[in-house]
Amino acid sequence: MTRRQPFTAGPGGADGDEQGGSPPCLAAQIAPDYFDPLAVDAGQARDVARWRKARREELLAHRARLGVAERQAIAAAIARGLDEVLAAHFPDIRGKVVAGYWPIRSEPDLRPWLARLHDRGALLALPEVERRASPLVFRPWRPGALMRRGHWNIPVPDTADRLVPDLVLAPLVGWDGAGYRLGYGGGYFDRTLAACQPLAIGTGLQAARLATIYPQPHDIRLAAIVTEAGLQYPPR
Ligand SMILES: Nc1nc2c(c(=O)[nH]1)N(C=O)[C@@H](CNc1ccc(C(=O)N[C@@H](CCC(=O)O)C(=O)O)cc1)CN2
Ligand SMILES: Nc1ncnc2c1ncn2[C@@H]1O[C@H](COP(=O)(O)OP(=O)(O)OP(=O)(O)O)[C@@H](O)[C@H]1O
Repeated sequence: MTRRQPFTAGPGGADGDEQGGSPPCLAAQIAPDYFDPLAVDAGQARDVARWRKARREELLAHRARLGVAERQAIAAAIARGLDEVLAAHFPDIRGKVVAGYWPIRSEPDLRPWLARLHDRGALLALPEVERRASPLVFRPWRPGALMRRGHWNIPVPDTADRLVPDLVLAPLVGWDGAGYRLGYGGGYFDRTLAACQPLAIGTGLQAARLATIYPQPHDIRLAAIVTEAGLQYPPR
C-alpha cells in the first residue's frame, strides 16, 4: 500500500522521480540573475514578510501546545513517510549523505530515524549557520557525536569538516500545496537550495499547511513534503 498523496485534490500528484540526483554544491553554477532583489516590489515584499511573521507565530504556538505522546506519534509517522522517500529515490542508502536537523522549538524529533540510517550505512550531516545571510553548511554527524552551540543556540557537530548532502530534510514551520516552505524567517534553506541541489524534503505537521505562503522569487519548492498524514509530492 502506498501512503503517497497528491498535494491537491484531483488527478496528478507528480511522482517526482526525475527530481532525484544531486550535482555537487557549486555556488558558481548559480545563474547570476537567479534572485535579483531589485526585481522585487518592496511594498509587496514587506507585506508578505509581515504576513509570514504572523503565521509563523501562530503555527509555532500551535506546535508548542502538542503533548509529548502526540509529538512522538507524529515523528514516528513522518519517519515512515521518509522510508518511502528512500525506497523511491535512494534504494541503496550506503554512502549517501543525509542531512537531518537537531530539533528545536518542538520540531518533530527524527534523530531515531537518522540513527537507523546510520546503521544502514548512510553518512549523516546536520546544518550550521556558519555566516549570517549565507547558505547553510553541513557538518558530518553521528548519534552521540560531540556538539557545540551554534547560531541561535542550535547544537551543531563540533567539527570543521563539511559534507555535501544528497538528501536534505527541511523542517517546516508551515508549508503549502505548491511545495513551498515557511521556516524561521532567515531565508537559510532557500539560500542553501539555490547553491546546491540535493533532494529536499520538507518535514512537519499536517496542520501547518497553509493555502499559500505567497511564494516570492527567492522561495524554492521542495521535492516533497512528509507529514504524519504521509508523503506528498507537489503538482508539476
Ligand atoms: N532544527 C533546525 N535547525 C536548523 C534550521 C531549522 O529550521 N531547524 N535552520 C533552517 O534554516 C537553520 C537555522 N535557521 C535559522 C533561521 C532564522 C534565524 C533567525 O535569526 N531568525 C530571526 C528572524 C529573521 C528575520 O525575520 O529576518 C529571529 O527570529 O530573530 C536563525 C536560524 C539551520 N539549523
Ligand atoms: N537566495 C536568496 N538570496 C538572497 N536573499 C534571500 C535568498 N533566499 C531568501 N532570502 C531572504 O531571506 C529572507 C527570509 O526569507 P523567508 O521568509 O523565505 O525565510 P524562511 O524560509 O522562513 O527561513 P529559514 O529557511 O531560515 O527557516 C527574505 O527577506 C529573503 O529576501
